[in-house]
Amino acid sequence: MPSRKFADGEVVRGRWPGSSLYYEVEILSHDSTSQLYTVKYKDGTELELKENDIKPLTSFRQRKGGSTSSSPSRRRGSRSRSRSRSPGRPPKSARRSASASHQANIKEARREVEVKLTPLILKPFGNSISRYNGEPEHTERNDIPHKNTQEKFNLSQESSYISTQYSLRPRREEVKLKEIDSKEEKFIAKELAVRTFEVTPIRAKDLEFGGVPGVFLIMFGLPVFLFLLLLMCKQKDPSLLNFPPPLPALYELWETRVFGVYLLWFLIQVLFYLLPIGKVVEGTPLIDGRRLKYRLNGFYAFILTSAVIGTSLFQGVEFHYVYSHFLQFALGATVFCVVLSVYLYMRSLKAPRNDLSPASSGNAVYDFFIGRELNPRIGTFDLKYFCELRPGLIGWVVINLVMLLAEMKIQDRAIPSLAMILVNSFQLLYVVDALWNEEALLTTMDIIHDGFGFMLAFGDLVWVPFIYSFQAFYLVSHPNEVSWPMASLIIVLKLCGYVIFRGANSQKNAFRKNPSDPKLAHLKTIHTSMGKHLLVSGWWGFVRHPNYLGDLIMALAWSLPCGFNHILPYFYVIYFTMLLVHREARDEYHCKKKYGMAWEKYCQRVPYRIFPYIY
Ligand SMILES: NC(=O)C1=CN([C@@H]2O[C@H](COP(=O)(O)OP(=O)(O)OC[C@H]3O[C@@H](n4cnc5c(N)ncnc54)[C@H](OP(=O)(O)O)[C@@H]3O)[C@@H](O)[C@H]2O)C=CC1
Ligand SMILES: CC(C)=CCC[C@@H](C)[C@H]1CC=C2C3=C(CC[C@@]21C)[C@@]1(C)CC[C@H](O)C(C)(C)[C@@H]1CC3
Repeated sequence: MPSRKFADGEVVRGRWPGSSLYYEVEILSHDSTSQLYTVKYKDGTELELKENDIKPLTSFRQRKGGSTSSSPSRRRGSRSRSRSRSPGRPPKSARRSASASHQANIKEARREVEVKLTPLILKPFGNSISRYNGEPEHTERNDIPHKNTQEKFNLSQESSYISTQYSLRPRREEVKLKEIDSKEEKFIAKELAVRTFEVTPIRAKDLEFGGVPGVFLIMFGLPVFLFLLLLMCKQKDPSLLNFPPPLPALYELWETRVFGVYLLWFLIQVLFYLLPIGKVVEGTPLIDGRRLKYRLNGFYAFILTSAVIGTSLFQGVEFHYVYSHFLQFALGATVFCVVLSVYLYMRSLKAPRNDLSPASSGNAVYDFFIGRELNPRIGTFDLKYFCELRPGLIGWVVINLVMLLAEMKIQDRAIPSLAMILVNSFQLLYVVDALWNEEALLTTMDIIHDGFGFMLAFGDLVWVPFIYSFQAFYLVSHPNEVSWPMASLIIVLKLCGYVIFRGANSQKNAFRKNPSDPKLAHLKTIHTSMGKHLLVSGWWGFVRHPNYLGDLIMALAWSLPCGFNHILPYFYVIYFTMLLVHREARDEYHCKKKYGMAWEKYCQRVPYRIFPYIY
């Protein structure tokens, strides 16, 4: 077994990727297979480094003392030292006075290379997830980052010297700087992207959703909870104080015919997805710089589905079958999702490393849940992208329609209740909006960060259609008369929520697509050392997740038509608040990692996360 040179907990110097600078790091662990050390920099950044990129502290002390090291950085250092009148070079006395370790290091860097900084420009829509960034250059600019802007390396600021987004080079090479810049930026971007991805597997303490026990509980708990909720809702008095009805035996719930109908539905959606209609767009850059292509035809799929449903209704197809076998459909979808998740996990074992999701951890249970592969595809068929918007989301609207028809049948109504109309039209607007703005999905956490595993498969294919249609399901057996004034208030609430949700999402998407869009010129931004900017005015200056706020207001408007007799129809609002608060925390964690100080500055400027003056 190969031996390791450095022990856990040892404080050494680690080379910062892409540069010849060494910083004080602590050894956290060592992987004997890959022969990589996980190290922690003083700012908290964790990376994996090769043994060659790590030096004992003593070797630096020696060098400072004037030993003749033959390391490349040292050689460069000697050359730059010869230019004694360099303005960037500190006086000798200052150099000698350095005592704190990183100060010494800064001075070392000053002696070694007199550097120029070139902000690394990343394409808009960059999704390179786990890159660390330090201090923003400056704030409140409305322009896109300037290419080739050269700045003096300000070594007095602790965080600036570790910014990965700057390329460091000796001054003597200044002549060809511009030429080199573009090549080097591309190279470093790629290098860093690959390196940081390769080098930052999530360690046990970083696992989200409560780690392995948490995801285990979610995977078993959610399906059970789903059936309990549906059974409770079917009761005459769906009070929480009533004992939940016992779960029926599996054989009572399983119906092969139902499963067949479900498969047929799924295949029809696959067919619509494959139709060569609609624009093809590129997704955000992947870790290796590739951009996947996506066809935007979700809205067409919705129109075609509506035509199929309309024709079937006209032909007398009995849609009540879906209502009377609702639990069986839910079980069919759950079984399908489990099979799909197993398939996804198995195929991910053969996936190249670059195709793995940054959320994956190496733990089988956790990865089965969060998804190992980021964008599993069969040819050009993108499984995650397809499942996120098609069978479940469009299925939700169809189920709502089924509930509307069931209400009319069961309650013997000539027309649906106002409450049912409100719920149906609100949620129809939400789904149509998602399909109309399909491209925006490409920048969501689900597509960029999370893999495709049980979580999204279950969320997309079971949770969305069978839980998000809960209000309509509730109204079938628990009618609620809504007065027109009350309906008007609810409509106003829904519209307020929608304006915030759509306004925020569109503003961010437009900005990420084209940061110099003249329509956004009035907005203030913070520049980050990633090269990207963060909006600090407009919707994104109101709270840090205005889109979540809008979504939650809409969720409340979907529940209000069910009245106040029971808490059950408000389950969606409660669950959704928990989901978005947790999601916000996850996003915050990733943004902090990505944008470092710039993100902290943004948090100071916009202190509330979702609810103004509350949270
Ligand atoms: N109905 C449902 O069940 C669910 C709905 N949703 C909805 O999906 C939508 C997308 O949500 P989600 O993917 O979680 O997150 P967001 O769309 O809010 O995206 C978060 C990302 O936006 C960027 N960002 C954050 N702050 C700023 C800023 N100030 N200026 C510019 N860019 C910023 C960052 O990425 P970067 O800088 O890299 O671009 C960040 O990672 C939301 O509307 C949400 O409500 C979400 C989950 C469930
Ligand atoms: C633990 C558990 C139950 C997880 C499942 C979460 C999923 C239900 C949600 C995760 C992100 C989602 C999004 C939408 C639906 C719900 C899930 C899948 C979304 C498609 C709804 C419509 C929006 O306009 C949207 C496209 C922005 C949104 C994207 C995220």
